[in-house]
Amino acid sequence: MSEHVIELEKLSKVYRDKRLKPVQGLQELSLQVRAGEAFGFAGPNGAGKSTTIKILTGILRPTSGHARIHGLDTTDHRARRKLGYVPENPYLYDYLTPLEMLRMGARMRGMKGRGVTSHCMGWLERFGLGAVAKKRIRTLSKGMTQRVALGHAMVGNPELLILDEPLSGLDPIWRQEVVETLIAYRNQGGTLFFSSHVLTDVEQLGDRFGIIHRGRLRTIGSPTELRGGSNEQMMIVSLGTFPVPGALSRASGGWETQVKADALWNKLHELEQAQHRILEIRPVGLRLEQAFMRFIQDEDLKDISLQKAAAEQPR
Ligand SMILES: Nc1ncnc2c1ncn2[C@@H]1O[C@H](COP(=O)(O)OP(=O)(O)OP(=O)(O)O)[C@@H](O)[C@H]1O
Repeated sequence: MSEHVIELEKLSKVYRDKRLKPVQGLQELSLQVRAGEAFGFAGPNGAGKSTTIKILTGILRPTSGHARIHGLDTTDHRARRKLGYVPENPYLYDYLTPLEMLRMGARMRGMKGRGVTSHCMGWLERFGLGAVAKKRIRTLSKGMTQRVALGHAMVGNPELLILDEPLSGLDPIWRQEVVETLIAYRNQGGTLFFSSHVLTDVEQLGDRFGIIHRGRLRTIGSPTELRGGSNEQMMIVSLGTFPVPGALSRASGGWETQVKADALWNKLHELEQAQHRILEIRPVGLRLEQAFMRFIQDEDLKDISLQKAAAEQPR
């Protein structure tokens, strides 16, 4: 059995447009996701995120390369046995109620007996749907329908959750609630693979992010690595009578000391020796979203210069 829950190996997908001209959806994409990891797949519109997810969930076949879940090719239905999946625009049987939908999900996962209804109600209440559990899905708002789809994916206790833009359609309060539910799922040992083109909400959720652009994987790293690794700067705010080297006094009182992340502990020790009281420690500078935008722009420039170089080649 493979130690990786997800393995993508040189995965490529070529679509055909209306005139049957090839459209490259994915190009030789390779990555692995370990058990218990939360992996975020980030990229702008049309980057290839949904294509990857559709191949992983067996909806599409790759043109070449392999996608495996627990070592099984995703064209094999057994690969999806312990999988929970929410597509970007979930289609639910809208004449059913949320409770019926979740009971169906639980039964599909082999759950039986009296406990099933209360298990399903537990998930509906967790997603704020207790009061509408017996209303038809067609009468619910978009955000509520999205939460029913999440409940449907969670109710079967999946070992792997694949979510395409899980927070789209949710208001800020529910975005935070869903992020917390997903963090709890990961902390209990679940593996998570999710896509997003907006990183602000999911920054706290991913252990690693892969950045995809125009069908090619451009980089993979932890949020800290993508923000600039050990060059990340930290700000320490402290109160004390005597300054320490590098500390600037603040108009509102106390001191601000900016250090590289890898020098943080030494500086804290220095401040402690100088009898400072630490009020706050926070990262300074780039958020993941900004790092991502800068990365995509740099890659665009690289793509443009490669295209120019190719065009200038003598034929
Ligand atoms: N059925 C299809 N036929 C032709 N081209 C397609 C098809 N599906 C996707 N594509 C193309 O493949 C590329 C990748 O699309 P994909 O939907 O995977 O991107 P995405 O990253 O999920 O984008 P979004 O964030 O907008 O959902 C795009 O150029 C898209 O136009």
